[in-house]
Amino acid sequence: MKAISPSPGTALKSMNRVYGFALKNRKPVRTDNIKCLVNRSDSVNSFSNGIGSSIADWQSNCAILSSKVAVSQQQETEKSGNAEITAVNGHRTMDLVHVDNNLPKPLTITDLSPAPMHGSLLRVAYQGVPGAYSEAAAGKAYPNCEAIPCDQFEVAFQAVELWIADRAVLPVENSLGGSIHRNYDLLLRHRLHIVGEVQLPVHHCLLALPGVRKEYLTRVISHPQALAQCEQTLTQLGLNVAREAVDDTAGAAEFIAANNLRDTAAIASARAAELYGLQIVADGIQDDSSNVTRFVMLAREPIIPRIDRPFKTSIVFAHDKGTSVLFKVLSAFAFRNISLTKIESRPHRNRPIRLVDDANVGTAKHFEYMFYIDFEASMAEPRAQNALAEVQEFTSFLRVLGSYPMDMTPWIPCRGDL
Ligand SMILES: O=C(O)C(=O)C[C@]1(C(=O)O)C=C[C@@H](O)C=C1
Repeated sequence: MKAISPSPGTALKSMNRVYGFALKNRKPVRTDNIKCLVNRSDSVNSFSNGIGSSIADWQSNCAILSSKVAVSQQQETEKSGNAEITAVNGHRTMDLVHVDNNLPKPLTITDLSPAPMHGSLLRVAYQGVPGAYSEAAAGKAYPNCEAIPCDQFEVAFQAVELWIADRAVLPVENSLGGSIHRNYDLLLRHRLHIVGEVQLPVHHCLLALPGVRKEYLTRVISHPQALAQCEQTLTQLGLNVAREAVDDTAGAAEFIAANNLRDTAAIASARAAELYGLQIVADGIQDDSSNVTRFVMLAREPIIPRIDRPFKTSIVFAHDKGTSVLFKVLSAFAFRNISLTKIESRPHRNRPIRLVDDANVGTAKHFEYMFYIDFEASMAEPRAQNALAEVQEFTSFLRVLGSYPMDMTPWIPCRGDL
């Protein structure tokens, strides 16, 4: 089998030529654009499956971590034209029967470093419009990147999968509002890898059209997370008005400006106020001054884990015996002194309920879960590899979502962040 790696340069250039409009005019990438891309992107898809040999090594090192589900997928092959696509450890690689000597060179480790692979700006997809916190997170993670707005998180994932973007930035949890559950589900549904994290201090403002006073307001609109993070402060400000959820904070500001709404305020960043010509009615309205949202960065390929700086690893697992294995899984980390930084459970969508029949008393209905865990260790460390080898014994499904450097930036919450 000869692995043919993509030339990101070629793929992205051809994407640029065909879909440049979506990138140049900075309009959000929308679901319908993506649908039309899917129809027209056969050649792009055929580029997007190869991996360099070093990555293959890393993936085979991690083979032990793959789920039993993924193992069964390994045998799955699929014919497409003259190419045979084989699923290996959950990653699709490509066998080309006919090898053309003019084909681009395989990617090497250096191509997979955070620098743009195609010689131009790194393109980072985010959900929302300019002025959204996700845009600020993209800028913090990749200074000087080209941030690409998308109308939904799903679209941001697809933008990376279809080579329109190099990375996606995804909020996963907030210190006040908690986990952003839908995004955990998306991490599982898609095959992108977590390659980094950023923690962004989130400083909310109440924005309205110039001249509008607090007393005129009948409605506050924003992203549900932003509404949750400002709940108490809004009440303290006497704003017992209707709250309405919209897709993103900056989109709320844009909506007020575009529709000249004098009875509505938005919770958004100071940058959104500037961009959409709104005034700041109240500043710093988050319920806790050290309000932080954690974002993860996603890429088509994993990064090579290292041990020369603090790393975090994110996994997801399930077990067909329900929650009874949770203690065993947690002890695999505890025995090795590996700290967990996060544990989250989500409904097991493929098998949400497990029925246990007892002829005498009836049927117990247990809910089934997918468990997400973040732990403080790099997959390059034997203790992490051993812990996961042990976890695999207890689980019916296990996937490493990514092993990536921890955000260790000093804590300086300030408005200048946004
Ligand atoms: O609406 C935005 O501006 C976003 O970037 C989304 C989002 C979120 O999903 O949590 C990001 C950070 C804040 O916590 C509020 C909203």
